[in-house]
Amino acid sequence: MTTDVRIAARLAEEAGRLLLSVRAGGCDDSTALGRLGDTESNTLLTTRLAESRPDDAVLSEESADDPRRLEAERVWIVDPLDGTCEFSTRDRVDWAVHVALWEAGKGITAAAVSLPALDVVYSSDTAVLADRVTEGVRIVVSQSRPPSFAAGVASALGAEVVPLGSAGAKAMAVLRGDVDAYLHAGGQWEWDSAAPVGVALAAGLHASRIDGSPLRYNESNPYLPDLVICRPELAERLLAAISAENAAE
Ligand SMILES: Nc1ncnc2c1ncn2[C@@H]1O[C@H](COP(=O)(O)O)[C@@H](OP(=O)(O)O)[C@H]1O
Ligand SMILES: [Mg+2]
Repeated sequence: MTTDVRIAARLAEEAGRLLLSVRAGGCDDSTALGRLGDTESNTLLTTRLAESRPDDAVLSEESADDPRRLEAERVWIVDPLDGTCEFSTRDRVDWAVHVALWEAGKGITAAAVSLPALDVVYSSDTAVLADRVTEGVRIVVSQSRPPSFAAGVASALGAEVVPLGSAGAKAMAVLRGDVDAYLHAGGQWEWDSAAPVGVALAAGLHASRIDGSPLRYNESNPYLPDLVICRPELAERLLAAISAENAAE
């Protein structure tokens, strides 16, 4: 395991533990609980990165965007709490911490996703694509904002649509073989997908924009509105079905 991956995994785990304690502390106001989780986890991640990688830039959902990252060779792209809504909902386990390293000319070179409520950390050096555990194709989508074409794509593939919170939780569900694909469109940011995509690609999954083009990170505008992560053998059929649905819409 490289030192960068080890740092990513350790920080994702440490922030996850902090979030579990914030959650256990209790708070009747779910919006305030989510905000506290976002802030505390972001402080931990940015402090630790400044200590262990002082020369690197950071792009975080919860920090002001520092334009110096556009000149940097190494940028950590972090989402301190992905699935804030689910984190704030009692007994939900579909929320995550994302830590990824982007390097100029290389893309995402180290990544970790922790699912603290499930006590698991996935990293780009150790993640392994599991065998499928279900019959038939299953496509996981956002519970609150599923793509408009999800039902049409599912119908074309004879697939089942499964709603779940958090981009990290959904991507790791594909890795675990619980589902076959994660489909998203209509809005998202680089921090939502950088670490999940880094882990997914390292494990041999397909990950791209919904038009099949590569996902690019550390762009001046970090808006990255759509993606598909799926088992490699499904990619061609899934991208063709998305394209057909979009043409028909
Ligand atoms: N239409 C949209 N516009 C912007 N962000 C979106 C979005 N749909 C989903 N996301 C973000 O993607 C992440 C996963 O969403 P979902 O659980 O709905 O699949 C969430 O990140 P955060 O929880 O970090 O804000 C959510 O805010
Ligand atoms: Mg997010």
